[in-house]
Amino acid sequence: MNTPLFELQGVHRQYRMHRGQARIALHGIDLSMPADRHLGIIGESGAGKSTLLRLLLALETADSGQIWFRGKEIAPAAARELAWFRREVQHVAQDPASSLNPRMTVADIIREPLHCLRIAGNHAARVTELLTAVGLDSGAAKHKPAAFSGGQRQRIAIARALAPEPSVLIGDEPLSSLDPHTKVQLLELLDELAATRNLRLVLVSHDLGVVERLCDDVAVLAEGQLAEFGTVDTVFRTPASAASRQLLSAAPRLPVAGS
Ligand SMILES: Nc1ncnc2c1ncn2[C@@H]1O[C@H](COP(=O)(O)OP(=O)(O)OP(=O)(O)O)[C@@H](O)[C@H]1O
Repeated sequence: MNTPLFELQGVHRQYRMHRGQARIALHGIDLSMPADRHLGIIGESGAGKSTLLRLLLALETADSGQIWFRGKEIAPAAARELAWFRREVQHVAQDPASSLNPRMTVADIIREPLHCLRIAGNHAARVTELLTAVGLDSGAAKHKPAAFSGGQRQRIAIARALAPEPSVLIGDEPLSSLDPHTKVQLLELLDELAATRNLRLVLVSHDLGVVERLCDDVAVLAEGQLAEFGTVDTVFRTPASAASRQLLSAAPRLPVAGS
């Protein structure tokens, strides 16, 4: 059997609140994500989705349990020790207005991970190639984020994430700040990039249409636990958990291209 993309065993994460109280964000998560499939993560607000993504990105440590990426255990560590992982797994945040530094040019933004990860090569050529890949003119390189629309800024954020040639793109609601028309365009772009660059997507989305269109499997979180995991087809058509049924009945599916 193929080594899973991510594998989690007994992952527990809690946050300290005032007066020593603890808030449990994730409780005993066991999950094995097949290496060749795109994963959607859904759940009600507060279910633990963003916490799970921060753990998958090795930005936080689980209080107990273990996480492996392609068979290698990951945990936050010195930047140098995690450089291999940062090259492989990149992140696209929800809101490019806050994730892109307004003082940097687009070229510097896209080059930043190449510098941080000490990736050699012709960075200027790479910036041009990436801008073209995300549907922007190469002239965008010299401008700052304020010169662009929300959809264009999210394209810049995707170009930055692609710079180290990752094999996995992790997105926390990467399309939710966009209007419906732009959302469909970016959804198609992600679909195309995943296919042409052999990328696996791991996406948190409240929009089940996005998960239906882009993902093969879906993990349903409820109150910090894994309520259900299965193919999108099975979970969306015949949900086995109360949490899945509730999400599916509460969320009208947005019309998305190809669905
Ligand atoms: N840094 C933090 N400090 C304290 N509590 C936190 C922190 N991050 C998350 N939590 C709590 O952990 C639980 C899970 O939060 P998380 O943000 O992972 O949920 P979510 O499913 O992503 O929610 P949403 O859809 O609203 O973004 C919530 O009760 C939240 O209040």
